[in-house]
Amino acid sequence: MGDQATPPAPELAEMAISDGHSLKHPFSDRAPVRSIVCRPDGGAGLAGQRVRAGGWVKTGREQGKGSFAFLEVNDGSCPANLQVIVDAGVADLSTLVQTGTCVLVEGLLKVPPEGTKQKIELRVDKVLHVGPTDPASYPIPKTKLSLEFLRDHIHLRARTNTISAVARIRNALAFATHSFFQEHGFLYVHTPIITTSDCEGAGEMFQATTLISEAEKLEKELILNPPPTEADLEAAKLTVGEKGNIVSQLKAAKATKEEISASVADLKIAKENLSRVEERAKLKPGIPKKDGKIDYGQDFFSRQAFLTVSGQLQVETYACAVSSVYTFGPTFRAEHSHTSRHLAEFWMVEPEIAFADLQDDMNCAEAYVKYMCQWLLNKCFDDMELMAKLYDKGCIDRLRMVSSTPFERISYTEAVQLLEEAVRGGKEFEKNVEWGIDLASEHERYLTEDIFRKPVIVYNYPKGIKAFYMRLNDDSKTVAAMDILVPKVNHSHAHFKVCVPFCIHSNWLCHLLQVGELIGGSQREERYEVIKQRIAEMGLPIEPYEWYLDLRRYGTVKHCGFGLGFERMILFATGIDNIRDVIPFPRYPGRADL
Ligand SMILES: NC(=O)C[C@H](N)C(=O)O
Repeated sequence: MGDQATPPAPELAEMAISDGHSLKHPFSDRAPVRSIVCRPDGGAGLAGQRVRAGGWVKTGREQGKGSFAFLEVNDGSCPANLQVIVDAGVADLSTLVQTGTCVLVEGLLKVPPEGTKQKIELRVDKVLHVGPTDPASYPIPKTKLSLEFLRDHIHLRARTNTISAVARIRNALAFATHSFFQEHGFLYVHTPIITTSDCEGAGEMFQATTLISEAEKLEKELILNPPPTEADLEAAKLTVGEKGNIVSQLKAAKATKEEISASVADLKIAKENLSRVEERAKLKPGIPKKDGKIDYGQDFFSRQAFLTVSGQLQVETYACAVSSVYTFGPTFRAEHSHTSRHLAEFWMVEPEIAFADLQDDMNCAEAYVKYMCQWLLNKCFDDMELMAKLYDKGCIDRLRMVSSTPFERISYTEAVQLLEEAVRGGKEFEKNVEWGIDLASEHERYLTEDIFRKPVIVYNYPKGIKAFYMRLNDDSKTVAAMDILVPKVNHSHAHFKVCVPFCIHSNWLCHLLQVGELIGGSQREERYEVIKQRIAEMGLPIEPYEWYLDLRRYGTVKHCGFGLGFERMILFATGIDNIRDVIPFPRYPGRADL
């Protein structure tokens, strides 16, 4: 400012501090906020460095009678904000202080005055960009907003502390997933989204078939097979004329019957050709309509196709060739579930291991879940602290417990016996307990929360409640399937925000996490005759599974695998209640926009 000549621009700091966070973003000329404040010393050691930082204003206020503005700026690189001081004259302070405004600023890092929480702040002398926000209409003000409200502002909700923390946790869990399987020698296989196979045989598939309109069909046809020109039409007419003449001449010359009929046949062909040419000459691209509506024609895939419910069947083809594989992608279920645990589009991690049985499957699943919990403790501790503060006091302890405690393993039959004992002891369940039932959420909770108080793997389920591909056990009644159930209640850490002070029953003081089944898996039926029989028993058509049967016809091998519901893992880790809040763009009945 002022008349003096501007001094040469001071160099921006680029140093990589000992913890590896460089003050220079690799592909942008600003320092991520994380690289400034998320350091063991809170950034204090950076005092005197010149940096450029950008982000969105969380809170801002003018101070010292408008002589400077005080901003908390967040760029989503970490949960912490950067404290920014801008003097009047450097920029229009009234715009800067609005929540939601985007700023790119430059200045010197300084240690703030005694008594402030932050260990470092940025004193700005250059404002390079301001993206203003109208406070009257901005839907994400600084007041605490409910997650439900934010679901109606999906495009802006990543600006909140919670949703950006969830995004980082989700990212970390995805990275942990690849890291775990890659470290253990698994190959990542991309399985298809569009398929004709219903893996679960439950008929919950979304139709993926795109119908081609008559108009599109015509357009395509005209490109491949263009209509005849005027000259083609003339030529076809001439040919008919010529052939007609030849027939008349032959008749006049009293030619043999055979000669005449051969020429008549030629004339017929020429006439048919002419009428085809005339028909094609009439073809024009356009949208044929029936009763004012577009006339849709034939299926794109020439048979019904769907969005996949699981990559399992396809990934098995790779397991039966390259041994240890996993797929990780979106899956779809057209269930009309309005619960906080179901999504129409969710992500699944599905490993598949050849030469391995149910025990190996359980070992892999347990190791994987433990690995993810430890990963979050190591790499996302600050975000987990935020979750503990906002949603679930016990979430960090739960991660510690899961990563260090062996999971309980009980057979389905033992689980039913335990539940029956509980009923005899006076415990009431809404759904009757008897061998053969699908365990309900109340039963699963009782096992994980009241009896074992840790994750429980239940294995060897009755065949009648499980999918056709699961291996039939020697008892011919059960299949080699397993589910990992996780506790939803954290006994050691009551979550007081959701309780009423006068409730004394311990469960009232607990945070209820709606997670349930985190993993479902099985040893696969590798015996050709047995699986064929199972498909028939379950009333499934054999034809769509012929390729799957080939894996058993040619070089069959024992193998197993499981599926982990990725969003359920995030619910379990964070303590967030609703699955719609842990996926960036939730899809559920009535919701597919954005
Ligand atoms: N890969 C798996 O075992 C998961 C199983 N197909 C499911 O969708 O539940």
